[in-house]
Amino acid sequence: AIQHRLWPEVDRLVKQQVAMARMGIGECGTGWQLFAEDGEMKMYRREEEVDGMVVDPLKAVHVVKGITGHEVCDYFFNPKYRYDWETTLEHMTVLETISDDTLVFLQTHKRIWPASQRDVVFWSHMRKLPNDQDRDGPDIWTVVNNSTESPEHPANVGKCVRIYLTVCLLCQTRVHPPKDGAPITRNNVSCKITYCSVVNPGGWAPASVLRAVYKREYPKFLKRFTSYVINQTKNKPLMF
Ligand SMILES: O=S(=O)(CCO)c1ccc(-c2ccc(C3CCCC3)c([C@@H]3C[C@@H]3c3ccccn3)c2)cc1
Repeated sequence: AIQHRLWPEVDRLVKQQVAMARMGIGECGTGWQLFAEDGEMKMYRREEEVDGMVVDPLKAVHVVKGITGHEVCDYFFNPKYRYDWETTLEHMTVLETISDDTLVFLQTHKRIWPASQRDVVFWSHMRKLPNDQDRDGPDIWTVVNNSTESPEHPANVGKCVRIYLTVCLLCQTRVHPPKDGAPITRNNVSCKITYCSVVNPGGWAPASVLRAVYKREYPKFLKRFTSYVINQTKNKPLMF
């Protein structure tokens, strides 16, 4: 395949982020606190500050019945669905289509009082990975989003403070074949979703406000996104 200008960085980040996402919370170092739980969804964060700014890493694990990892990643990656599930999004533009699995986005997010409005420029890459633990199991799918520069959209020029993020959505499909050898339906599949994110707010914002925003928005985001995928796929054929 022809390599594009971001390929070396994309390949390095994907390998690094997938390795971390696959580690159990116990192996990810110390200091992870479970801060939200809802059924199968467990959300952990670590309290971390860089230059006095809250950058709390987040790791969420969720198991959702009836959808596959390919479907979850497709609805997360594809810009045409984003306004449907990303509630804090004010505006989104695809700045560059580098390849069919690598896009560069500019997003502005709704202002969260009293912090000033934020924007972000990031590349987004979707990839299928071989399931090296279970050779004949379904493939693993991932989307990695990582902040990048855009000469046409320099940081902190307009009203928005530029944030910096690294996000990894890792999806492992599980098939529970029916006893009687019947064809696989949505009742026989589930998806283990691991969502890791580190968001640097870019400019100062009160730690208490940011932590309250993270605590409120992340559980809402993951539940809303997964419900959206369940609804969009329920009458469609399975996509592995
Ligand atoms: O997974 S993605 O790549 C999906 C593509 O959209 C992504 C996720 C989250 C963000 C994001 C951007 C800004 C902010 C804050 C920071 C200071 C003021 C605004 C937040 C805070 C964490 C809270 C938040 C969490 C989840 C969803 C939305 N809001 C998050 C951006 C992209």
